[in-house]
Amino acid sequence: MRIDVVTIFPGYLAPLREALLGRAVGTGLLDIAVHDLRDWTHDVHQAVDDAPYGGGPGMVMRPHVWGEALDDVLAADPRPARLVVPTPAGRPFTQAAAHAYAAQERLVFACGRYEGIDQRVVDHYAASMPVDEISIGDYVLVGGEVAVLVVVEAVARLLPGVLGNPRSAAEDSFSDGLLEGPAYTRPEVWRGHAVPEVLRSGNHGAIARWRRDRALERTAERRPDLIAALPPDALDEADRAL
Ligand SMILES: COc1ccc(Cn2ccc3ccc(-c4cc(N)[nH]n4)cc32)cc1
Repeated sequence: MRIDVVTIFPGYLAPLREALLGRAVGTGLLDIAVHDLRDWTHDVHQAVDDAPYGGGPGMVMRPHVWGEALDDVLAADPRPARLVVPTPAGRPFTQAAAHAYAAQERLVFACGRYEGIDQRVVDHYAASMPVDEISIGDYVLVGGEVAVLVVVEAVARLLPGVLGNPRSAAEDSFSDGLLEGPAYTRPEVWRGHAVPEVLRSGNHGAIARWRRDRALERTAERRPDLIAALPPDALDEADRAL
């Protein structure tokens, strides 16, 4: 998969070169290119923003710089691409979206700043390619770069060969619609807190049941919306007895 990121703060994307993602890039599983939007400005001030039409606070990113940048970035590789634009007003980015993105040959991320990017940029490219305006949560960031780090990590870990243990991605939180239950490792007792007995019993049936019960309890307590969204046949008799 090829990933391009266009931003006025390329340094914000440095973490993509670290650890798991850095290794994925190094081994050729992932090809990441970060581009400085100001490389496509022509004025001495390298201006990328201007006052909003209709008034209002802050500044809006000008369409012509983005158009020149995205035209060049898209033309640099023949693979079909999806343009992803983080915004507080976007559709929620979910694990399902991460799986859909992991199947893409190429993702191009447009990182806005200020009050966002002139809407005509999204409208223009949406006429010729898939464009997603996405939100990573109901809180307001200062720009799109952190959202891109979140999305790229969530997507890259799903790519074959990126995670050391492929079972992890298959058994994620949300993979069965529930939150992950509690996890434990050595020592058996830590500051007076013991590991639940069942996990040391060797009884795999009881362990699976205990883990499912804890996941159901945690989900019902913290994310009742996920319980309500489960398909009718998702909960068996034992689940309902909980
Ligand atoms: C109109 O209200 C605002 C509009 C933009 C901004 C700052 N900003 C500029 C570009 C950009 C891209 C993504 C995000 C973002 C995404 C999520 N989930 N939260 N915040 C924020 C962004 C603040 C407020």
